[in-house]
Amino acid sequence: MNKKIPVYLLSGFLGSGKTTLLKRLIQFEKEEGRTPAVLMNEAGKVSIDSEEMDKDIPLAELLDGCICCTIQDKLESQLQQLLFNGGFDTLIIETTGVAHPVEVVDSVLSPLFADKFDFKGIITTVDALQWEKRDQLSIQALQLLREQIKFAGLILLNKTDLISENRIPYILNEIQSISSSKILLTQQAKIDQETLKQLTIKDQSGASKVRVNQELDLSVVVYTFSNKIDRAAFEEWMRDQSSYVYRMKGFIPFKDEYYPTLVQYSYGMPLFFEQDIKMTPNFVVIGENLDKVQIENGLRALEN
Ligand SMILES: Nc1nc2c(ncn2[C@@H]2O[C@H](COP(=O)(O)OP(=O)(O)OP(=O)(O)O)[C@@H](O)[C@H]2O)c(=O)[nH]1
Repeated sequence: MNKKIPVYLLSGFLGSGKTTLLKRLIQFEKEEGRTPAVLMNEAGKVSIDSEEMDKDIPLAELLDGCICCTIQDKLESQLQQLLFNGGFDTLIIETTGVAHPVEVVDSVLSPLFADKFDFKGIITTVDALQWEKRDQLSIQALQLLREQIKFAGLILLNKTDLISENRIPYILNEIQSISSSKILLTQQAKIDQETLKQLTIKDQSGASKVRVNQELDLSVVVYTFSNKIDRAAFEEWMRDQSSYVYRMKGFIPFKDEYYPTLVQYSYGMPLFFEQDIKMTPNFVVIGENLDKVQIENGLRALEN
């Protein structure tokens, strides 16, 4: 009989560290001589994270939507396709930061895959700084954040470098009131393989099924730059964005750089990473109640 393929599901709000964790899990798998496959989806038509992935791992992507609602059928067919192509020992699914993890679990546990997949559980990353500022989120976004914690079999309280140490016991208390699962304090989603083995599966009943674009009025703007832009003007534009912009990421063609620079922004914190290969200059902005036209015009103005 064929051995079932272990499946890990990575959940967590926008920008909380899922991709950072994904890269670690891929590393673990490789160290054990196993080949991981990755299924990623992004709330936008272009994928920024997958461009950063190694080219030698099987990768399936679901773009333009969220695994949890609009394209659940597509998720099942992607899973079937991955199985058909084969060549991997473990599957890691990274959901979008606005996916309800339980809905994704439903697909993985579908009878279609009962003899193929061994579901290991959900790992949720929580951005410690965002948790502290969670009163700035809409009620729906906050509910989703809580559910991502509630159904996790392992919780990483990540980005602890961004908060004061004496706040940690309070935050742990707050999270423990939502979930009894193990909570790890992490920076850059640093965990070890042993901890991963403690991952458990939580009872999935009672999920509220907050759905993107139904209760959560989330919008995504994807912009492709045609010209190089001034870095200072771009930084100023970023600072001017409303607090309802949760996440921005993409490759920005700055005038002072040869190749587009990777920009990662979550909750008021921009980070810049110079690249040594040319990436397509796509930029994704995710938030609630965004004025898409204004954002596009603002970005276009930077090109002139
Ligand atoms: N300061 C700090 N930054 C971190 C930490 N972990 C991750 N980051 C950074 O936070 C940003 C977002 O991390 P990602 O791993 O891309 O987050 P994500 O959850 O995959 O984001 P989405 O896919 O947009 O939902 C990146 O720039 C990371 O380098 C941490 O512990 N501390």
